[in-house]
Amino acid sequence: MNDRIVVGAALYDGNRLLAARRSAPPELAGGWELPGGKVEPGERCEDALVRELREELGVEAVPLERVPGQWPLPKGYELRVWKARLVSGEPKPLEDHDALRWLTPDEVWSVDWLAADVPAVKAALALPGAAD
Ligand SMILES: Nc1nc2c([nH]c(=O)n2[C@H]2C[C@H](O)[C@@H](COP(=O)(O)OP(=O)(O)OP(=O)(O)O)O2)c(=O)[nH]1
Repeated sequence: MNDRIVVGAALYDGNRLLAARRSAPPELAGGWELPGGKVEPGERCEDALVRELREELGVEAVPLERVPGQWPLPKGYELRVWKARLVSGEPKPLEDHDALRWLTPDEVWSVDWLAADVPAVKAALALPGAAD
């Protein structure tokens, strides 16, 4: 059972990492996160990631390796992150977000990441060849 797992994508375009600003719920609105969402019962994490990126951003992406670690979220959820590659489409904030930014390495810490995402983004950036 993939109970209470949220999957996030460290999606790169060259060396730029995609960050998405939440528009809801009110307590998270304005915070930046790795795009993704909740894994449904019986769903594989990687499949959930592909589905969420399609729904939220309108893009096709493929999960690559898992970023080591897992990070607690409110309400007993846990965040897991995969490095992912954009296959087609230009990301748009279709659902849950009101802004997207491709962050260069110099800009990564210029946005106000949600609390759980700070260690997750650090771990993603620490992967060897993070942006290859
Ligand atoms: N997707 C995502 N959610 C995150 C991150 N960091 C973080 O605190 N969260 C929180 C926000 C939400 O409370 C929860 C994910 O819910 P969601 O609203 O994105 O998931 P979903 O699209 O499946 O939502 P739902 O409408 O089915 O409930 O985890 C992150 O990096 N990515």
